[in-house]
Amino acid sequence: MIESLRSFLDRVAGARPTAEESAELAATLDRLSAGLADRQVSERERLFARLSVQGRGQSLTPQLFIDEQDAQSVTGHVTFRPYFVGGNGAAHGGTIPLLFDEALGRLANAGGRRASRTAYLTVNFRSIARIGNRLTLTARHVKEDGRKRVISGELRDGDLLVADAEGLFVELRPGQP
Ligand SMILES: CCCCCCCCCCCCCC(=O)SCCNC(=O)CCNC(=O)[C@H](O)C(C)(C)COP(=O)(O)OP(=O)(O)OC[C@H]1O[C@@H](n2cnc3c(N)ncnc32)[C@H](O)[C@@H]1OP(=O)(O)O
Repeated sequence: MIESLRSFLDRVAGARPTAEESAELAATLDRLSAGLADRQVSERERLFARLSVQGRGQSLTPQLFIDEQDAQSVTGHVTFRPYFVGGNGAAHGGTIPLLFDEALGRLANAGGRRASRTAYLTVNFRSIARIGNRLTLTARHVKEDGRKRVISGELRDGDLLVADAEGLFVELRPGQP
């Protein structure tokens, strides 16, 4: 279902329907929304954004496929699909921090560590992330100091550095929201 949603968003991003077709699509979407109105549940019970599913089972972030992961590092790949276009065939600038937050955040919490939250995330944009290209993401633990975990990451298109990032993740205290 989520993959169908992603495909639909890609098609919407790439299409130019007529006014009549747009109205017809809007009516279909409204009908689908109404069908889920009495199926609303708590966050824990939802299918959307489940950690156990590749790509987290949601359509918000670019889908990251993990190739290798241990407690210290992670390697994965990602393809920015048409929905994520910012302009001129490049991914929207905001989608790259989104991807890093997801990847670095996962690593910060991997290896049996207690849950942490992003305190800061610094991203350097080195070259455009081309829509449709398969990019490689790597991330690693840089240092740990008490509750503070520093994680760095890189996104590459072949040998070309697309972006790099550093994040501070602070371990939550018991009961901290
Ligand atoms: C929650 C996770 C669920 C698991 C899912 C996993 C996969 C999910 C994948 C997706 C993942 C997505 C993840 C997301 O997107 S998480 C969503 C985005 N992030 C947030 O919403 C976080 C909002 N902020 C907070 O909740 C608090 O500020 C936190 C918890 C971060 C710290 O507040 P807390 O009251 O707890 O701690 P403290 O203030 O005593 O600070 C402690 C230490 O840290 C240092 N410090 C703090 N901030 C900064 C800073 N900006 N620069 C430099 N240093 C900073 C501070 O100086 C101190 O150092 P020291 O004096 O001790 O040396």
